[in-house]
Amino acid sequence: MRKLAEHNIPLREASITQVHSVLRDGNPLIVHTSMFANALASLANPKQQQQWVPLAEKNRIIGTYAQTEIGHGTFVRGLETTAIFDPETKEFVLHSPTITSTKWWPGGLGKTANAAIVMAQLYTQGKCYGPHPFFVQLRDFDTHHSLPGVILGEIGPRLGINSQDNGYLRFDHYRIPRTNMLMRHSQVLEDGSYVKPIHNKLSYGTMVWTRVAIVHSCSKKLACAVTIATRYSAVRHQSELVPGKPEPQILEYQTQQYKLLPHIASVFAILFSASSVLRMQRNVAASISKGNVELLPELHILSCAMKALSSQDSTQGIETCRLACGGHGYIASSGLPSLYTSTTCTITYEGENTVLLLQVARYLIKSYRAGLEGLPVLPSVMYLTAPSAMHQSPPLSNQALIEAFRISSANLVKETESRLCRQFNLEQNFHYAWNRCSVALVHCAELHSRYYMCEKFLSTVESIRASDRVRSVLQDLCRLYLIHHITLNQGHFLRSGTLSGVDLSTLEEEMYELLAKLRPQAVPLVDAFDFRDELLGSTLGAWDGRVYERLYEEAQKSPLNKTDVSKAYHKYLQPLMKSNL
Ligand SMILES: CCCCCCC/C=C/C(=O)SCCNC(=O)CCNC(=O)[C@H](O)C(C)(C)COP(=O)(O)OP(=O)(O)OC[C@H]1O[C@@H](n2cnc3c(N)ncnc32)[C@H](O)[C@@H]1OP(=O)(O)O
Ligand SMILES: Cc1cc2nc3c(=O)[nH]c(=O)nc-3n(C[C@H](O)[C@H](O)[C@H](O)COP(=O)(O)OP(=O)(O)OC[C@H]3O[C@@H](n4cnc5c(N)ncnc54)[C@H](O)[C@@H]3O)c2cc1C
Repeated sequence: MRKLAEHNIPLREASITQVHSVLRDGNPLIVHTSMFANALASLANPKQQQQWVPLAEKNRIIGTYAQTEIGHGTFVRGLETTAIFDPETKEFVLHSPTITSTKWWPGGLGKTANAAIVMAQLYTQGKCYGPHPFFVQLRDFDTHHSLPGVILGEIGPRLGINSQDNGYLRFDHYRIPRTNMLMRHSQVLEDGSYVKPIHNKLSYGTMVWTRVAIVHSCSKKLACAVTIATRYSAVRHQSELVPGKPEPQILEYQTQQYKLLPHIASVFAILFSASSVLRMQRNVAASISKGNVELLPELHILSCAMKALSSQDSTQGIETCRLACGGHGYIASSGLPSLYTSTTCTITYEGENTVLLLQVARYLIKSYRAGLEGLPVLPSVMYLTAPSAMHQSPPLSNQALIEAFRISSANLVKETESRLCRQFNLEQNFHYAWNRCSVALVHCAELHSRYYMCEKFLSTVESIRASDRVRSVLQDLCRLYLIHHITLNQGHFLRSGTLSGVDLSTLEEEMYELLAKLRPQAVPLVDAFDFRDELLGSTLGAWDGRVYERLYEEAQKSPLNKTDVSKAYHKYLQPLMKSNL
């Protein structure tokens, strides 16, 4: 019988809530196995990897990634924790000089991790070289007690993932060996001299890697939610579609199909984009190991774009799935509330979405201006400099819709760049002008990102090796996805002139037909995600469809149902009832 992680609970006997708390609500080792492991792999030199990786793999070292401080999360260059090199002792002295420099949020930092990759402002020979990563032991490897000069704790209950002991950390002039600075890309030598990296953002590499990982994670979480809501919608009968006729499955209602099918399509859209960005991430990592950082900007921007879009789409999709299940979607045993709370944080962490989208916008404007000057631009933004004529694709064909996205995105960048120039002429300060255009800039980044995701969906479906039947369903899902996002962004296409009002009405009509056509595929599609009941952890989405029996069985596990009269009656209710006699 498989055991539930380290809680040693036979899986089938575990309550759904216990399943969620370990598998979904936030595994306290997730940062150890993801960011901490990646930081050692990508930021430590080979000698350091030999020293720490085997211990981390055996869980002798349990690490976290301690970058965010209570005063700074987004602005990495504003971090206050200091690491000052002492040439006498050849050590770095870590210190938290202010309350705002307290490390705050890192997963597992409160009570689980005994080590961390700490991002701190590196000082040597009286000069600050900016944030750099350091391997820091926090707790005694045998007793797990915090080490002298290290102050640790847990930050308290959160919206979700409460099993992840997000913690806080302060240093009181805590000394670590010089060789604890992760030295793959930059070094401080014994004499205190600083050797700079071939690109000054390589120390941000673990953030980029994690953004790419989040994209894939979001597709899986959304897949769980659409599985639960779609299976439930096939079991739940409610109301009268035709007066006097038996209550239909709620999946028969067009509004229910509209709530679910576009998000089933979104699972594939996010997944295909995740695969594409992951390939790029691996290629760029290989190039960096050969000293070539040319494509690092492309990876940075694409990881920002896809992390922002996938976290937003999956969070919104999970909430729509929860709402589509009515009251039972609000009950913990449905699995949907914990899916929502453990996904909505992906919008914030690893780079708050607005900030990442502004990074994308910065790249779009810079590339557009480079194109105007005839300078080379990188592949993902080459379209900004291409002519904006619609090629001769059949009207409203998939290719025509992708071209409509491409031209509308290029148009919006061009229009926003003009607005930025006008604002600069008024303000005579680029940064003020940038801020006064930042809402429009975020819209540019969102449309560019959606164009990328749509294009990847279509190109993947067109090239995928699959049976005719599977290909046909994927083509319908892709078509639904393209039309759905065009209808959600109608203004952009009308403004760019790529689609008319009549075109949009025609596409809407086709979308409604696609909902009806895909209705019979809804349950087979989510069954194909093949989530075991134990991992789905849902009374509404279990394979056997025994929703009502499972809801009732799960309720019996509530501690409150161990007795007919609860202790609260004798302690609170009875005195209350008697007090009025
Ligand atoms: C599925 C796994 C789940 C694991 C659980 C995860 C739990 C959560 C963990 C965390 O949250 S860890 C902490 C995450 N924190 C962040 O992500 C912070 C976000 N902020 C930043 O990344 C940076 O502050 C910034 C927003 C990118 C700005 O950086 P900076 O101020 O240094 O640069 P700018 O002045 O804006 O730009 C200058 C220049 O540098 C380029 N650039 C910026 N970042 C990168 C990068 N990572 N790689 C490559 N290039 C980068 C930027 O594009 C500019 O280029 P130019 O325009 O000048 O050419
Ligand atoms: C569940 C969870 C787990 C986490 N795990 C970790 C971890 O393991 N390790 C770690 O180091 N950190 C972790 N974090 C912290 C996380 O990385 C930060 O919360 C995140 O980077 C956002 O930073 P912030 O909280 O300072 O928000 P802020 O940056 O203060 O954001 C607040 C608002 O300010 C806006 N804003 C900020 N800068 C700009 C700008 N330049 N332009 C326009 N608007 C701006 C934002 O858009 C947002 O609306 C975690 C956070 C959460 C919620």
